[in-house]
Amino acid sequence: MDSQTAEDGTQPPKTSAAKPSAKAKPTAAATQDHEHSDLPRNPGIALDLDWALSLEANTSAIERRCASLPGRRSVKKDYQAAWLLKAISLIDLTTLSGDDTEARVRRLCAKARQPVRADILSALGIDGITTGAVCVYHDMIPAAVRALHGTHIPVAAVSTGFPAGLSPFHLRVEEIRESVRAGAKEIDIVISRRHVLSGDWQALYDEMKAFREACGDAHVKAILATGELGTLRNVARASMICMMAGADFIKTSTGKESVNATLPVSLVMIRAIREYYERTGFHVGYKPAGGISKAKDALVYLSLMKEELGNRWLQPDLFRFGASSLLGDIERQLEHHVTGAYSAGYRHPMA
Ligand SMILES: O=C[C@H](O)COP(=O)(O)O
Repeated sequence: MDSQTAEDGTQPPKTSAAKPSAKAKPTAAATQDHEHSDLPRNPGIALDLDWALSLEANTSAIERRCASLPGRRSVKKDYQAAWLLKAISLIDLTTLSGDDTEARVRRLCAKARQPVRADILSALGIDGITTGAVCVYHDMIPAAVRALHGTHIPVAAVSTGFPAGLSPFHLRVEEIRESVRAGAKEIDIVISRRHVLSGDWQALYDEMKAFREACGDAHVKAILATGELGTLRNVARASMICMMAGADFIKTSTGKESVNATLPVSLVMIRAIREYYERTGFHVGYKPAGGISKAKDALVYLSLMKEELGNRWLQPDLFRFGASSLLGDIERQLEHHVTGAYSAGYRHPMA
């Protein structure tokens, strides 16, 4: 995805990314939110426009690479269950609806604390698993903080005029500060798509830097809204600019665009993360979000991360799924693994 694109659309991995295999049985309940991360935060670097503008994307090669992913990496039985448990620990369990209530957020938080029914977990020999975070609108932060008291599960808040990001700039900055004061440990900001579409990279960098500063100690995820950026090349460049400006995570989508997380967009963003890491030494996390609702899709994303970035990027401080309904399908698959039968979807109501 830099100027010297390889046959599959980007340069081959230079990191120690191991190939996924059925023998790779991950640790299920690795809780590692950013407060307990052993990695330094990405402080950002000075804007390097030459570098950002050197990024290209070979769309057809990227699509070819992605088309080969689903189905190719299938882990079975106990290994599949272990990977699904790993996926749970990486979910930002999300509710972002106009009709959210405190009662709904409390139920969501109860699910985040105990994402899988006790009998299923006990049959799997696991205890103590939680989701990576709970993600809500600003007004729901206090309810989520109360409901998660006594756990290490952080509250993430969407911010800066989510989902369009078109409210006045000073209000977007103030919204971040308010959410941090209310107890959010992670802030999911939306970038101004127009800065990307008009090629105003300086404005994008300045905006992202201001958002990062307003976050203080809270970690910031930059939502690119990739479905509205026009080209994969824009996705690559916007990813790099946001990392240069100090993003802790880059995230695909709000879940409200007509096209949300896709594998081609993910490949481009993941390879931008790799290039940034190789040049600066700083780790930036990745969060695909929007429309990821099936356990098998989660496995494909994990496989992609492992192949492209290696195992270190499969911990909650460097990878999250933004998802409102993925957990329900994963729990269903785990129940099938344990009992041999599928239960009806309504038996896994929340998430
Ligand atoms: O950031 C998370 C997304 O809004 C969730 O999208 P989803 O409801 O399609 O899973």
